Amino acid sequence: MLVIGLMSGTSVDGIDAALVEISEQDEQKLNVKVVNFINTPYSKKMREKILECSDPVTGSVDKICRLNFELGELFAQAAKEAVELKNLNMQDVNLIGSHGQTIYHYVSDDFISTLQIGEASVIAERTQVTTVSNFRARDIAAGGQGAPLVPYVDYILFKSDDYNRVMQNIGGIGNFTYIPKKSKLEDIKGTDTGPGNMLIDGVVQILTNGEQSYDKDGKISEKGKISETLLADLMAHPFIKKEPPKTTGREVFGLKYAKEIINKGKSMKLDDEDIVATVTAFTAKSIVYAYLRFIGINIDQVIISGGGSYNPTLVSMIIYYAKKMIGEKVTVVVMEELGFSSDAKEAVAFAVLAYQTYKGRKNNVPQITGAKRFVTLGEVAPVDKNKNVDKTPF
Ligand SMILES: Nc1ncnc2c1ncn2[C@@H]1O[C@H](COP(=O)(O)OP(=O)(O)OP(=O)(O)O)[C@@H](O)[C@H]1O
Ligand SMILES: CC(=O)N[C@H]1[C@@H]2OC[C@@H](O2)[C@@H](O)[C@@H]1O[C@H](C)C(=O)O
Repeated sequence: MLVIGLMSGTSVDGIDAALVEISEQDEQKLNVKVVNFINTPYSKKMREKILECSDPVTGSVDKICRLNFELGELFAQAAKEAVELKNLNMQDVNLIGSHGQTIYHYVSDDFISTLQIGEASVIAERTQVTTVSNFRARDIAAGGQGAPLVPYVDYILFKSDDYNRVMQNIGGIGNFTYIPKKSKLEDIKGTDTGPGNMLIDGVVQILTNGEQSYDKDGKISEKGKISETLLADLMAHPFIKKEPPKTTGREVFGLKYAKEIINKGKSMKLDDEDIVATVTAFTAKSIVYAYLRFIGINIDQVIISGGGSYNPTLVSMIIYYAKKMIGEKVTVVVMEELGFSSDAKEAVAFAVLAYQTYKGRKNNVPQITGAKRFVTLGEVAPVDKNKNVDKTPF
């Protein structure tokens, strides 16, 4: 069955669309072949609009209301391009899974809510393909934090008989899935680890007055020297100390925190490169620290995906901390080394989650999100056509 996964992450850099062919042996043994993957960057104006709507000070109901429909159009466009560039027809596609754009993720001790926008009805109408969206809400309704959701897919795609694996995604936020060898779904662990690229992007953006939006190929951090004093201060952040289930986002590691770090760095007379290097080290160390605390040292392999895998300074710092804190035996590789695109993983994941929803299966991982039970995630914008839907439960 042909499924499209659509993802736009917390980095707000653009829309990822993956066209995948899914077949199955059983519920937990899926064969997933990536037919096409495209990334459509947001225009500068669209990125600004999304960031404006994500900030309680600058966002407003009218702007968010409009943006929900505008993003629906952009997601539909991305889905169409992923199909047309392969000379296929939208009619050949059975299903779309759309994560949407996270605008706000609110987690406090007494209330949890989250908002992903990009109207699924618009996607279904423009593409004439049944579209599953709003995956996180059901997990929250069942007592969870609605994230991370990719661990379910990591388990299905990357479980191994031979290795205790950590699947580490480094998008705007970092998050891992730990899959012990020969494990059951109930045995896996996972959590958000803290900042992924978000803080690096934030400090680079501020220090270059908006000329650069990220530390391309880690060139800035490569030149800097890590301040151990500032690093220790950053590692004392309350999110890093917290026990899982825990999730985070731009609300905690956004531009406001990046500005605070720069001010601290400047007061310590650090150069710009040193500040970027220290924030990169914070990202790497908080990731490995989460393994040590929440998994222990029984790890053979760490497989890195997401945009952070393209930052060699960040990856080499993760290797350094992993060897030091977990042990010399651990190998750290980037996803591409397994023949799988680092960029495509999350979009593929939402295609797989939508597929399982379409089959009426439960697809959250309660011990990771904190939900009280297994549930079927998502809401469906159905398309009334018989030509390509085999026994749809909707
Ligand atoms: N060549 C590169 N050098 C350094 N960093 C890079 C490079 N390419 C991508 N990145 C980083 O990756 C980020 C985008 O990552 P990705 O697309 O995985 O995030 P996302 O999907 O928005 O996040 P999330 O997983 O949090 O939802 C960019 O903002 C940038 O910081
Ligand atoms: C609320 C939200 O959008 N959370 C994202 C974010 O980006 C990474 C991390 O924080 C993860 O928890 C989640 O996304 C991935 C796709 C997930 O649910 O697994």
